[in-house]
Amino acid sequence: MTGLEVTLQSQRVLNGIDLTLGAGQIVGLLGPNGSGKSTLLRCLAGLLPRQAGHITLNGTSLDTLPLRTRAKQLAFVPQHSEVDDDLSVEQIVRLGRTPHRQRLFGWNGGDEQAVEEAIARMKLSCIRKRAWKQLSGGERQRSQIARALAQQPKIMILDEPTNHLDIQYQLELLSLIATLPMTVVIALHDLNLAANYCHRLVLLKQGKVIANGSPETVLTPAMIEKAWCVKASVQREDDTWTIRYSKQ
Ligand SMILES: Nc1ncnc2c1ncn2[C@@H]1O[C@H](COP(=O)(O)OP(=O)(O)OP(=O)(O)O)[C@@H](O)[C@H]1O
Repeated sequence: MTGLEVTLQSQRVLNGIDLTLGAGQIVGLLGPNGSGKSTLLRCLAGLLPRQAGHITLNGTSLDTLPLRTRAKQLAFVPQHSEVDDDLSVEQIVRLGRTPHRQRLFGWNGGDEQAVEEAIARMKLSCIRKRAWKQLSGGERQRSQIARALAQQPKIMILDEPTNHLDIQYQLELLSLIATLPMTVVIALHDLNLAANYCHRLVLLKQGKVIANGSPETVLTPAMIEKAWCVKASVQREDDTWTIRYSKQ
């Protein structure tokens, strides 16, 4: 992604974004509210027009990729998903197979396996028949992540996927992501999760990248104060990061 610029309703929301995603890496996207994280992820998913800049996937421009090819490569889980209220969890997860299915061929064993694995991984078996309208916030989030897993993309784009998840599911999700054979770009507000699970962090402020690198180079007390105006201490012990904030 080079020279990305996005203006929404006359407001410049992203400015001069240059990013390269390393294959297989977990890249955490950080920044205060309104810094442009969701906008950047939606651009990367090809869902938002940009005023300038190029996004390429393995050397091919995102704009020239046929939609089906793009959908095989990229899965996006937005912050808020709109779903037909009557769809069941299982039906939502099955939607992830749409780009892989051929018009003349039915549902095959590979589709079934991908769906079953995704349901099992997100621990949805007990509620697989339940309708979207009957799900809690966390169950909805896990269903959408399972749909993205069933898609078996090369790049998974997750916009604050830990919203609504209790602490057990947050840790399980990040641990699961660490095992996935794909590139993951994930917007997070929890700096401890970001430091402990991401290979690389990109810090946005007012639509610009102000830091980009390993957790140790991005999550310094000085950088945390610059981005969020909060004083913090950062410790690393036995490969575990702990970030604590001072009371305001
Ligand atoms: N459709 C829109 N029209 C106009 N402005 C928008 C639109 N969508 C987002 N913005 C503005 O763009 C800026 C970036 O928004 P974005 O949602 O990308 O931030 P974010 O970093 O994801 O925030 P948060 O942490 O609160 O989710 C904000 O100032 C927001 O008000």
